[in-house]
Amino acid sequence: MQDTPKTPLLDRVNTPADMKRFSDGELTQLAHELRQETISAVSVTGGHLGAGLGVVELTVALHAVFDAPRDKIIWDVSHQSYPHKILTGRRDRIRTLRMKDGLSGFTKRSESPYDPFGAAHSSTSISAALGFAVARDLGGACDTGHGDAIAVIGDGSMSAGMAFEAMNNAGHLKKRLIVILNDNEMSIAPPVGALSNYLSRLYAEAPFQDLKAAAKGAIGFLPEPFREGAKRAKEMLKGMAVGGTLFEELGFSYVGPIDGHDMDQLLPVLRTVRQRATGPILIHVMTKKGKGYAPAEAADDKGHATGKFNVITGEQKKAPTNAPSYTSVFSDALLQVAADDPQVCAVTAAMPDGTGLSLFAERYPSRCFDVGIAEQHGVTFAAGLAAGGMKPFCAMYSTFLQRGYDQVVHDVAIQRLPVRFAIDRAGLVGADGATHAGSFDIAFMANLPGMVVMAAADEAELKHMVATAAAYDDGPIAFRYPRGEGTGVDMPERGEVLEIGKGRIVAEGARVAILSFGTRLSHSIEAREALMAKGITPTVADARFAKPLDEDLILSLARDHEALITIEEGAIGGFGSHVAQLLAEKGVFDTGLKFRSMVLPDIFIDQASPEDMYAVAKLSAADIEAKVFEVLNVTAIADKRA
Ligand SMILES: Cc1ncc(C[n+]2csc(CCOP(=O)(O)OP(=O)(O)O)c2C)c(N)n1
Ligand SMILES: CC(=O)[C@@H](O)[C@H](O)COP(=O)(O)O
Ligand SMILES: [Mg+2]
Repeated sequence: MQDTPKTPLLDRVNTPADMKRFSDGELTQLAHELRQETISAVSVTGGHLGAGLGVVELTVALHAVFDAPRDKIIWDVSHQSYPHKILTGRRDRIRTLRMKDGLSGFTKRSESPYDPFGAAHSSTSISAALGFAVARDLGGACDTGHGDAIAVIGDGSMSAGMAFEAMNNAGHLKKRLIVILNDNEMSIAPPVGALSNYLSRLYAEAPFQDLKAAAKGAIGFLPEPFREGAKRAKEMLKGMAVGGTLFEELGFSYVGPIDGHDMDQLLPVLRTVRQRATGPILIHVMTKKGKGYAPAEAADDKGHATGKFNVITGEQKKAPTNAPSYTSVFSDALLQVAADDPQVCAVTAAMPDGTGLSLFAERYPSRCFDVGIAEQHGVTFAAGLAAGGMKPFCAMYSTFLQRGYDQVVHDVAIQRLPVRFAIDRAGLVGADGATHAGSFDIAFMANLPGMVVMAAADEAELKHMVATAAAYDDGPIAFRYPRGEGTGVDMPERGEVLEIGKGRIVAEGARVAILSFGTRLSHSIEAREALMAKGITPTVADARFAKPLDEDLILSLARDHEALITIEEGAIGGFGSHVAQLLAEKGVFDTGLKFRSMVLPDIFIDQASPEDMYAVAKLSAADIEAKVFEVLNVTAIADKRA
């Protein structure tokens, strides 16, 4: 048990109203205590540490100056919102972060009136804040009233097209809107791209920016301590032609860069902006991810996400592993196919470590592309690579691929371009909850004409699927695999190229067949073993493909069994629906086959351990067993034998 920090000022704050009378000195002390409390809480829960530590002063300053929940503070991604949660009535539950029935790791409208907008995918905050600003001006009815709309967005998230779409619109509408660019020169990995270089230049050339701000009239936004210098600068600039920042060109006033850890800069700038802003304004704040906690500051990812840890040593508690992770198997398998084929290349959207592409980037730097948080571009870029004769693997989490869906349809599928989609984090992911669940990819990929869709049942199958995708040039192909470790099967030296559209029987049985698509196969086998002890021996098969379906396998299972059950870690409308469609078309139901399809329920499942989430989804081995009894209508026999 680790000591909780002493926090005398923080103890007096239940909501932001409690800090309104604090002096600036006390606010600085409050920030210090808030940082210690954040570290202490995350040491117990694990989670997103570095981003929150970087915005501690900004969080205190925003809540001191603005009047939430009337003023809407919208955190982009919202992985940095733990300090905000502590200040807004949730401190008593902060050590339940990301746990079942606990606080979400992200902002959530249903959790608090201080969370005006939910997030977890990036780059949505400016659009949402602009919506609030327009609703305010049009007299929209809002439970918490209407005040300022403030988007806090990181430099990584600013690289996404959506952020620029929002700024383009905001610059045109000219509504009072405050955007705070939290520039810590980090995404999850160091940020990439021209925008990142541009921001670094603004930062590196800070004195020049002061001159420019003065020249453009932004002097009115600068508080007294800065104003004198700026006035002198303005004098110096007379007669000089000075271009605006990118943000000014988009119609925003620009203030900054300022030191986001210095309350003596943050408070006066925010107060002045609050008093004076009339249209859209961007405040450029420089911060340090992981600030104030040495192990986070020293880490490569600046403490982006961490397991539970010892506060003194920074040592993280790691669960023992029994098998390689799916991500690492994908990574190794891709290296193998790339060694044989110089046209194999890879695309990630700001997730080089998460997708396992960092090793590929090290080995083949000229063939690996981190496009930044830009899934839409990443997909179309991969389409272009494919059209140009390369063999791109577009490695994305299922949940983030959602953002590039039109590009999957319009740029890849319609043109039948051989982009290989490596869909990681498919299925329920645990602590990140509903926003990160990979629930929909089977449905949204398998409904596209010409798309081949595979799911790996275990890590050896994943290796085969990477080899299959590398060898397949006739059109787009996707393979999905979950977060976490494999099942511990023996690994083949090399992946084998699978026959497209062919599944496999794993265990022969009678009366009922369980046809699994993906990693529920091991649970199906577990259920089979339990059922055998009760007198029922199901056939278990691994479909491997949701598209094209193995029609021969499915129809023979239907013919040879009284009942057929499909199972998948995906939402309704996926593999089971395609099987049902086939059976209906072939008239199989007309002759009395009993059919059930086990899919994720039609709800968004809150964060919990993956096992708990699958229990909610009723996709555990025990649920499969129960489904077999139900479909065979043999509960009485089961009860007698049990
Ligand atoms: C659309 C989307 N793609 C990828 C991610 C994964 N992701 C979460 S945080 C993050 C980095 C964000 O960087 P930045 O906005 O600079 O915030 P920081 O962590 O540096 O505070 C990424 C890539 C995401 N949440 N949403
Ligand atoms: C906030 C965010 O989107 C990422 O940090 C995400 O939480 C990473 O998930 P993994 O831990 O599965 O890589
Ligand atoms: Mg950043």
